[in-house]
Amino acid sequence: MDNSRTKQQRKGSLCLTPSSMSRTLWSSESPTRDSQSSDDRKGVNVQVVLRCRPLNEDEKKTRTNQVISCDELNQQVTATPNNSNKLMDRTFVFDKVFGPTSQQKELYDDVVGPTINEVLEGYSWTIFAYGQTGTGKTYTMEGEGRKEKNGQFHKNAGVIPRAVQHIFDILESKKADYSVKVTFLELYNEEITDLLASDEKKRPLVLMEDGKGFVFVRGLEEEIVSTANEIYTILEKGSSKKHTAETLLNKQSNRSHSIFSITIQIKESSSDGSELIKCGKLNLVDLAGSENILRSGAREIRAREAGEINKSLLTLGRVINALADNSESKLTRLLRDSLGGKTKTCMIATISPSVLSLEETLGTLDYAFRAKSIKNTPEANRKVMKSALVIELYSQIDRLKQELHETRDTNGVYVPRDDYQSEETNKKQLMELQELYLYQQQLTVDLKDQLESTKRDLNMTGQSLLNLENQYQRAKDMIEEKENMISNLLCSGKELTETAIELRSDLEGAASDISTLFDTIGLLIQDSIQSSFTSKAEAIAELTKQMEKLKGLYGSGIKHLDDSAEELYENSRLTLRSLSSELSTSSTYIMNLVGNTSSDAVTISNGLKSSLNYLSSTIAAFIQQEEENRGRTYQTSKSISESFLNFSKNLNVYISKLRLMEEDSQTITNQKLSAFTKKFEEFSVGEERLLLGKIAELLANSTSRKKNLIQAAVDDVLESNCKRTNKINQEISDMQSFNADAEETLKNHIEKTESNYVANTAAIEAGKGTIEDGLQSW
Ligand SMILES: Nc1ncnc2c1ncn2[C@@H]1O[C@H](COP(=O)(O)OP(=O)(O)OP(=O)(O)O)[C@@H](O)[C@H]1O
Repeated sequence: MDNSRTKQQRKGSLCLTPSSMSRTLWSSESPTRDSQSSDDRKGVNVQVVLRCRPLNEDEKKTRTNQVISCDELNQQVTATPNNSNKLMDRTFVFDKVFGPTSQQKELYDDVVGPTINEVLEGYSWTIFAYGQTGTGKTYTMEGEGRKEKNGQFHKNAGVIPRAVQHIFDILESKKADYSVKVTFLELYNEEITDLLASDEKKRPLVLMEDGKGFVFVRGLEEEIVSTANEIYTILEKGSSKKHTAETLLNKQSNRSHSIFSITIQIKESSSDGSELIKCGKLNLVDLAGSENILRSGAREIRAREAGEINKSLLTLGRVINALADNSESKLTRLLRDSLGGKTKTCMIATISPSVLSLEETLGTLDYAFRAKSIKNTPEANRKVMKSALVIELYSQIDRLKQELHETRDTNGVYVPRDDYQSEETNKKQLMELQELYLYQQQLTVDLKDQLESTKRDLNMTGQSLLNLENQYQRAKDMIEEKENMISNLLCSGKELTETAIELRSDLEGAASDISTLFDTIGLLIQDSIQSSFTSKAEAIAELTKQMEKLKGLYGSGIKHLDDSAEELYENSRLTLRSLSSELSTSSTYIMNLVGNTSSDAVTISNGLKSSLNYLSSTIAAFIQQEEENRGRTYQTSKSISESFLNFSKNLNVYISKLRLMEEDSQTITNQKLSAFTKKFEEFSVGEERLLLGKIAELLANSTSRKKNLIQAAVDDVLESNCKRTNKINQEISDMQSFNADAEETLKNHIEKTESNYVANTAAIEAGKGTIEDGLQSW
């Protein structure tokens, strides 16, 4: 075929006009024998690929936890529902796994690229994306971004544009005679619409089945694509018509399923000279989100949509499970051939790594994992050119007839009666011919199919019988093995229970021993602390008593001193008074004597006068000195009294400080003891539980831990006691040294007073002596 021709020329040259019927008829052709490999005849499993998207911006902002880890090397995906319990992890193995950092190109090259060659060989491939809303189904299938100016794909371009480009690249390099057609349909609320039809032609399409169970959409427009670049326009045109809505999980969420199909017909000459048409097809399906209604935030109409989506997915799920129940949903019917039919199928399951989507993710993983076991028996569509041409001819007639009916019905075009009648006769004849041909063809095909299917059934029955026998044998072996295991387990379980009971009673005994030990230790500690407190309180009381005694002693000493000073003063006063009276008596006597001896009177009087003057000055000096001594004694006594009062005050402060310290230390000790008791109780409860749940080895560890704890507590109490005792000793020694200082000062004062007293007495004695001398000299 010449690819430079226009679309219309293309339509005409091969008679491969866009028609839904044509696909049905193509499909009804049986494949040529050599086109099917033995693997294909045995059946190939649906390939399941898992893709996990990265966290989106919102999830990154809210620091959402990731619970999915992808092992691309081993093709495993692990869901970790609970970080603390690894036993809850669930691991799934798939044909391929693509983690959050995977690129669009990688996925295409690994998964879709290899299918293109098979499509060009005449096989049908269906690739569908399945997963919760917002997990990247549309991103994977259609992608984002337009093609770059240099012809390169945008890095976010998805499977569809890459597949079309790939197909054209191969066809161009082979210089093949080909035609590429695409259809794009949407299934919304169980209603099929053509996403490529113009708005005026837009109406719900009917899903039909031909006599052999092949499904086709009547009236679906096929767009002929001559260059890969056209695909962007087609995609944009179709995508813009899709039913989308904003949900909590995706701003532009597809509420519908969409199927983008590419049909490639390649004309080839076979070895016997006849011409062959290879007709391959690639269906790219983007399913609606599989999430539940409430999570997606869907309300009212959205809820109804979600119900419909789930109905489709539910029935699809049933197909996957039972490969039956194929009449309920249009989606199921559309995909029937892809799930257990003649089409090769690949499922791309998309998931989110977020903890918030965990439930849906696990659902998707389960569903995808189950899909792995579905088997297809692919067949290539290769037809002999002649029959192909005839079929196309009939399909064209069919299309023309349909168009004619539609034109008459809708636009009312006038056709002359004769023309109409002859057209009708022609049509009738053609119909008859067509029916005859189809009937014969049908017969042959049916017979061939029957033969093939009987052979297949026979093979399969034989195989299933063998499998069943093997399974039976395996099941028997397994049952025996399990019975042995169970009896072994029962025996060891019994032994374990006995050991556990023994251990438990041991542990209980040990626990009660430990608690008795702790009680005893607690009592001992309390007793020792109590007795130490009592002895200290007694010591303090004794100390206080002694201090009081000392105080009394010092008081009486001072009083005694004061009394002696007073007595001294009184004695001095009395001495002076007697001295004065003696003096006045002497004076009188002298005056009398003077009167008698008048002659000597003047001389004696003068001598006496001078003696008297001397005596009175001596007495005055003595009195002054005595007064000074008395003042000094008074000052000394006063300072002694003051310092003793200060000492007494300080002593009282020290005593009250000591009392406070004792009380504080008692409170701290009490608090420590109660904290220790509480801690110990909590620890014991926890430990007891732990110990009861574990075995004897743990008991030994626990006991040693408890011993250490007790030791630490005892050490702690002893240490704090020791510290307190040291402190008290320090205070007592400070007090003793202060007391010694005070004693020293007092001693000095007494000595000083004594020396003063001695000096005073000596001075008095000297004064007395002088007076006596004076008197004697008289
Ligand atoms: N693998 C990925 N790498 C980067 N971004 C991704 C990936 N998968 C999805 N996204 C982003 O996540 C958002 C949602 O993706 P998308 O619309 O394809 O989800 P969906 O599964 O089709 O949702 P719905 O079912 O609601 O239509 C988009 O903004 C898309 O760009």
